[in-house]
Amino acid sequence: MVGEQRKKIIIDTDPGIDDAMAIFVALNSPEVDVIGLTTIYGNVYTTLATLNALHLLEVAGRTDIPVAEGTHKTIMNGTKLRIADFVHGKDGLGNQNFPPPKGKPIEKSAPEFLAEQAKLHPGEITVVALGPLTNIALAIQLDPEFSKNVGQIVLLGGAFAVNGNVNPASEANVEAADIVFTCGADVIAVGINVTHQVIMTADDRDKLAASNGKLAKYLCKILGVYYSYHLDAYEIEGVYLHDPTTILAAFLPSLFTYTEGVVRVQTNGITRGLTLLYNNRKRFEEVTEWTDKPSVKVAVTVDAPAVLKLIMDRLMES
Ligand SMILES: O=c1[nH]cnc2c1ncn2[C@@H]1O[C@H](CO)[C@@H](O)[C@H]1O
Repeated sequence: MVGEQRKKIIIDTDPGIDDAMAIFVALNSPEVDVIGLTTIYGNVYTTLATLNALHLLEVAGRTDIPVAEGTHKTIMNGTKLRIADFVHGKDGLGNQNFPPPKGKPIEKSAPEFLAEQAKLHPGEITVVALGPLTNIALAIQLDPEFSKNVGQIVLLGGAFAVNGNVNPASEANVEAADIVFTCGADVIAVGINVTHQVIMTADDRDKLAASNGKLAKYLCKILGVYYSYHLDAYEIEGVYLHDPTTILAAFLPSLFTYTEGVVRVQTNGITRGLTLLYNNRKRFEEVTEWTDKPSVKVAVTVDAPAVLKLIMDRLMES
């Protein structure tokens, strides 16, 4: 596939073991051209997310791709962050303590880079957001044209009609999500109701390890912590492929089915973080918080065997 036909994507990421897998899948997919990584706290603090993003690009031999560092604070300027190092290890990459990367992030911040690239290539950039959505919300606030300029935002976020993974209400990425869901851009949300269907088993990991794929072998080194966490928290002998599944939605959307509607996010109280889709089936008498807000697409089903096979194949070809 020649350069021009590839979809330009920017991955907003908090690497993260499944983030590493998603980045590698994207780098090995002829359908897309990864034009930048932006970093955010979530699985690790933002500073470490930036180091890990640079490290992963060095592992993949793609130091030509710029990394823009994101915010260190929540959208409400909070500094008390919830960091999921218990899922990914203290270093975010399976406690391997890799040497620090040689590369440096670019001068521009993540929201500046996102707004700049969307303006430079109107309608052409797909932002794939794999972590908390603060950088995307900041880009929306920084540039009122961003929602119009960006081609599509494909985000991993929400737990539509299933329990969250932070608590029964909330999935891990939805802080700042209300701003993104209601910004008017073309948004596709892939929630854990979908990503929990895509499971890489221990056998699949053995296949990766036995392959000649350089990146597949690297991932097998870091996956141990992620498997232990899933055994502990969910009692499954496999791992959920949240981020790699979401990456595929950005360029192979037909692997999923979708519904459409207005999504709002509860921002306080015991159900803080709850994502609620209004399916447009009833005209309410009252004006509600969903009235006159733009609709987004929400993934409902996934062809899980096909998604798993694609992820495996692309990693083993690496
Ligand atoms: O139990 C968890 N708590 C917090 N974050 C998690 C957990 N499991 C996975 N992730 C991370 O959050 C995103 C999916 O919600 C994924 O990016 C995953 O790396």
